[in-house]
Amino acid sequence: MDTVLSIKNLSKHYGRVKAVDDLSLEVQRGNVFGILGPNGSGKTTTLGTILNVINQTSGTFEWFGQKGDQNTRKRIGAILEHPIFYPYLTGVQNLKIVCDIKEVPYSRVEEVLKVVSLDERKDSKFKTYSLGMKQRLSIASALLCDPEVMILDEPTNGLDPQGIAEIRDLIIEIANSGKTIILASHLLDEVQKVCTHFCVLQRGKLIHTGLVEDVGKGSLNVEVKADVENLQAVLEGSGMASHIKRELDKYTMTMHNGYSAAQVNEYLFKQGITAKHLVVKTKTLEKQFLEILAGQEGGQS
Ligand SMILES: Nc1ncnc2c1ncn2[C@@H]1O[C@H](COP(=O)(O)OP(=O)(O)OP(=O)(O)O)[C@@H](O)[C@H]1O
Repeated sequence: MDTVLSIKNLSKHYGRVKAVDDLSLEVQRGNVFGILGPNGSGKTTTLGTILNVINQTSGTFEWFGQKGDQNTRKRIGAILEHPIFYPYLTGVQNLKIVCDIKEVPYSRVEEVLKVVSLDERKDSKFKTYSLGMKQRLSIASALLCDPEVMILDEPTNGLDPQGIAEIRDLIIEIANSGKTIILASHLLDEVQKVCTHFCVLQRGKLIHTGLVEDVGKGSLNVEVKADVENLQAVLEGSGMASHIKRELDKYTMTMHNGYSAAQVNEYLFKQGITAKHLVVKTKTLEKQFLEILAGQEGGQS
């Protein structure tokens, strides 16, 4: 595997606040890696640290197997906040200024404007752009250096549904062109739609990391209702569930790997019980995320 970013035991404290708390994670080349967490969980601080904008309290990180410095920084395109563009200049003019700063040939401007689908509005003044177009111009600006890695902090914040869809499609397109993407978001849906890998931060701590496609696996829920008094005990006796939750007369079994709703039905039948409700629920990332956070709350008490 080709590790692009390796973070080891990274911490950033602001007085008593542990904005980032002993964080270790790796991002491989080609990943679209989502850093998911509620507001204040340390996403922006993590990104600021790995971009050398914020000094860490302790811990280390490496880009491309090297200590992060000016040379590695050139291989990374980042949008942390809305970059400042000149309102009375056009998209092209603004990007040419960025070319001057980054020492990139002007020929790149037309190329990146095409990628972000702003070529038709390239000669309009920045102040006439919609929020979505402004964000796409930011992405174009970050693409000028043809970076290997793109870092995006809450890229769809404040956009309308169409703008959100356009930015998400663009991120996927950029990922398909071979770039590694690291994206911070508090939106589960966004991570699920765009990312291949993700981690969850809570109060600066890493509480989960994995593949987005694995999220549903091993987390089959089966809802059961039956007219039996001791249904909880009966279901526990099956050994098929890792957890059983009761809400009124409905029992939700979180199934161990390999067990199905049909097996629950068969088991109940053998116990002389007819289920009057047996429904399969696959867990979404959202539910899993909320459970992870709920579990973490419990674990810390
Ligand atoms: N410069 C600072 N001084 C003091 N505390 C800070 C500073 N920057 C961040 N924090 C605190 O560190 C914690 C993590 O903040 P951070 O902005 O990294 O979280 P986040 O997950 O990006 O949240 P958001 O999505 O709201 O920006 C928060 O409690 C925040 O108040």
